[in-house]
Amino acid sequence: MAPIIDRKTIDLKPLKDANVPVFFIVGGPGSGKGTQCDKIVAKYGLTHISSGDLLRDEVASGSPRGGQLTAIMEAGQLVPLEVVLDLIKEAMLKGLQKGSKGFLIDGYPREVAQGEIFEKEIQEAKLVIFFDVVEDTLVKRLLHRAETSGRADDNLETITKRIHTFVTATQPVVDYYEKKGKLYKINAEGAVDDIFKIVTVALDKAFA
Ligand SMILES: Nc1ncnc2c1ncn2[C@@H]1O[C@H](COP(=O)(O)OP(=O)(O)O)[C@@H](O)[C@H]1O
Ligand SMILES: Nc1ncnc2c1ncn2[C@H]1C[C@H](O)[C@@H](COP(=O)(O)OP(=O)(O)O)O1
Ligand SMILES: [Mg+2]
Repeated sequence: MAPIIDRKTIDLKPLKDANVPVFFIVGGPGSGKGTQCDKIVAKYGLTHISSGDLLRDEVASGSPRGGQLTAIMEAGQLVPLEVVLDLIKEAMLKGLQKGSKGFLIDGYPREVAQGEIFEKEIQEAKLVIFFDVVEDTLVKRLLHRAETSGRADDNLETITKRIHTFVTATQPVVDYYEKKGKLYKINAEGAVDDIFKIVTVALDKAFA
């Protein structure tokens, strides 16, 4: 079997030189990260990079690595950090070539080590936006999304595992950035547009 970690040398100089703002978007599965990112893109023109979408594209490509990723994602676990980071670097470089003014990194970091390596190898995040939603709401939203998403991980068994992964691996990310004074925590139980209003307060301040 081909190794899952097949690292390429990626020249990050253009990214470092551009030094455009990076926002990490975190929250449990179903917390509304993708929904809010779409609205942010429409209003602020930032480039949306979803780690989950990048991984699903890799799976859809039919590569040997994609096959290994499917098994990990269907088990609700995190894929190896290097795989995600390389995909994100490539997507950021592509975005920059298209004139990106900044990046929304959605679904990353999902563990503290991911945040540390990103900030060491690429650049520091300007702000970390955290969508806070209780587990019951996450499950309800994801079961609803399952009706149309076609996602292999939108089923009750995998949802339960993903929430467990969030609590054990990603909640420490939230605490880590809170201690650094970089966290913007939003209660994301309400209506999409009401949540977005709060998002705009954070982003307007970041760009002021
Ligand atoms: N504020 C909200 N209220 C109700 N449903 C929402 C809200 N935000 C998102 N959803 C729905 O919940 C599901 C998960 O949202 P999504 O944006 O895909 O979350 P994530 O990317 O964090 O997993 C989707 O079906 C979406 O339409
Ligand atoms: N940063 C990351 N590190 C490791 N695995 C990741 C990852 N981002 C996504 N994955 C894997 C594990 C996730 O359960 C799966 C789906 O991610 P996602 O699309 O971001 O989910 P959601 O938007 O529902 O929160 O992909
Ligand atoms: Mg998403």
